[in-house]
Amino acid sequence: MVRLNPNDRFAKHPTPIERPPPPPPPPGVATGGKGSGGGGERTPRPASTSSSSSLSSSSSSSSESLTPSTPSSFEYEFGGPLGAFLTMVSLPIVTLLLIRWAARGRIVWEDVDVVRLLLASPSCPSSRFLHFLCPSCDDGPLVELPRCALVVFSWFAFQVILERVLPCELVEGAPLPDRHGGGRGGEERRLTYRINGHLAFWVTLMLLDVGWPRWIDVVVEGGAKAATTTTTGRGGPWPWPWSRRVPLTGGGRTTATRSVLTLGRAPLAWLYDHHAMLAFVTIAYAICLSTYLYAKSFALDDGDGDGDGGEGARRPPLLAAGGNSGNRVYDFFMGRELNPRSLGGTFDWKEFCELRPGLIGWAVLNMAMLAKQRDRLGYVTGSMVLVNVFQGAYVWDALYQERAILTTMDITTDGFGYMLVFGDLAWVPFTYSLQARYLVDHDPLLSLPALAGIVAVNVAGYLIFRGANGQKDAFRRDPNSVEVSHLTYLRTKRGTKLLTSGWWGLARKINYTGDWIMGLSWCMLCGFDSVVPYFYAIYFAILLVHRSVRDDRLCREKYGDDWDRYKSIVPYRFIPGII
Ligand SMILES: NC(=O)C1=CN([C@@H]2O[C@H](COP(=O)(O)OP(=O)(O)OC[C@H]3O[C@@H](n4cnc5c(N)ncnc54)[C@H](OP(=O)(O)O)[C@@H]3O)[C@@H](O)[C@H]2O)C=CC1
Ligand SMILES: CC(C)=CCC[C@@H](C)[C@H]1CC=C2C3=C(CC[C@@]21C)[C@@]1(C)CC[C@H](O)C(C)(C)[C@@H]1CC3
Repeated sequence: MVRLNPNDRFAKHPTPIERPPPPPPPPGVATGGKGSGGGGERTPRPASTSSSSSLSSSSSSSSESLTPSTPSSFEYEFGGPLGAFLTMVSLPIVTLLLIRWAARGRIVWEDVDVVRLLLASPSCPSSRFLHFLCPSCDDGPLVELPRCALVVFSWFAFQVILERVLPCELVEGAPLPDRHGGGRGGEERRLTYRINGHLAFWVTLMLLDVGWPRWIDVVVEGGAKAATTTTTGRGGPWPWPWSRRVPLTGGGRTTATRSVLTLGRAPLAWLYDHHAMLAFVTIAYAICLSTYLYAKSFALDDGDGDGDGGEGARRPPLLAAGGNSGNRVYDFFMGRELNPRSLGGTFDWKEFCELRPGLIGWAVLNMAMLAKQRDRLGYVTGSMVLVNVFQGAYVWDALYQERAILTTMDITTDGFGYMLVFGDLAWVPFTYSLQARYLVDHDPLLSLPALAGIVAVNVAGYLIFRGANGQKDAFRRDPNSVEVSHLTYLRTKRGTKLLTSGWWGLARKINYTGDWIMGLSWCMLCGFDSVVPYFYAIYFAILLVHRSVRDDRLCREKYGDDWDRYKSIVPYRFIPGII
């Protein structure tokens, strides 16, 4: 394991470019071996005067609001406590309904009635509701529910184990925003992250494709051995305790059998059969995790933002400015603690959840839909292959660029509350995989020219998305590098530069435009018979517009008048010359 300075040529861009290189890590701290993690170390630095003004420019991001005391005035987002409450209640329902409607291929309003049953008795769902979740479950929903709970738990635990044991790079994130509120003597501090998501992605795929364990009964007859088909009963090839062994018979007499553990392809189609029920239990876990994190945000640690409860004086943890209103519902939704951590401060809940279980889970669900379609039809359609390739590439890209996430709004600014926990763990895998779910039963069998056109749309979207994000990454890393040295920029009073040509000269959020175009191409693979697969394009447009407004506000706070100047140079937000 190596510790990377994000300023070096391999790192993406967690460190603003104008900072001096960090001091070398103290001996023994940098390696962070297995388990010891190193992810919780902080690197104290002298405060940078160039950025200090930006951290105290608004009431909602002031240093005071990073302490647990309730701020006197608070700027609510998302419609305040009522909006937060309604969003919390409605999003799980929308998730379950969307899965149901993708399975049916259209919106069926009567399904809303069944969801009312859940609201009537959320802690003990009725059997009618459980049937709604899993109409074709083999063993009845009351057996399948704990089974799904175990599968989701195992998936999460498996991803945690990979994060812990795989080799990683240790990369520092952006400076913590607590220099005045909680920092030690005005020092600038950063958290260290274990970056090994890309490896975890490939290990997971390998396991599912060739490394899935299952028992094969080998028949031993007259000294000869012959492998039979697996005989693990209705649990099928699942190596779980509920699998049943069935004695083999051959030629009228019972033969001796010996169980052998083999490796093969995971029975992914099982995920299709239990899609809604898996979503249901994931939502339940997301609620539990949000509750734990909310409670944890009141516990004292050493107040240095790494959540390790470590060596310093016992103080409240570093809180997110936007999740510290004093209203419990709102704060639960937004997330109080900025960087909740466990395992001695080495395990970062937010970074982990944002990229691992949900995002990789999305790719795996897509593969499950492909497997199911192959089982059903005996072949796989062009749309199904393309949706797997496009979305798989999107997930891969996110994990390959893992350290780029360290400077996103989610990591640097937002707390880790219900919104992100639910979004990361349940919303992303189960609603982003709806196109593949839809295609299993409602594939429009698009013509080759139609598929080629959609490939072109996806490639165009990807080139814009990757081009713009890559250009900004390269520029933030080293503005003199050959890739970006020809670009013009605006030097701000804060010290950082803003690109005014290349992709970023076309529109201020051109990366969002590319991302949305890609998303549209995924929906188009489902044809035009139903609006259900287009849910993603509609939702994503709303999310990106809202996010661009939030980022615009944050940049106005960071850059002041310079941001207005930048906006006059690059007047368009999404589409050059239009919006
Ligand atoms: N699939 C999904 O569900 C989602 C995908 N995304 C994707 O994630 C990606 C990252 O999104 P996000 O983090 O929101 O936003 P951006 O990548 O656009 O980052 C915004 C930040 O970039 C910097 N910046 C803005 N303009 C310039 C410029 N002209 N030159 C240099 N730096 C500039 C500013 O920070 P500073 O100056 O401090 O560096 C600003 O705060 C996007 O491509 C988005 O589409 C996002 C949300 C959900
Ligand atoms: C409706 C609801 C619950 C919204 C919560 C929002 C989250 C779903 C999204 C907020 C930011 C996200 C990002 C990604 C996924 C969706 C969420 C979690 C992301 C990981 C997707 C892949 C990209 O390449 C990305 C890494 C840039 C991106 C980061 C932001």
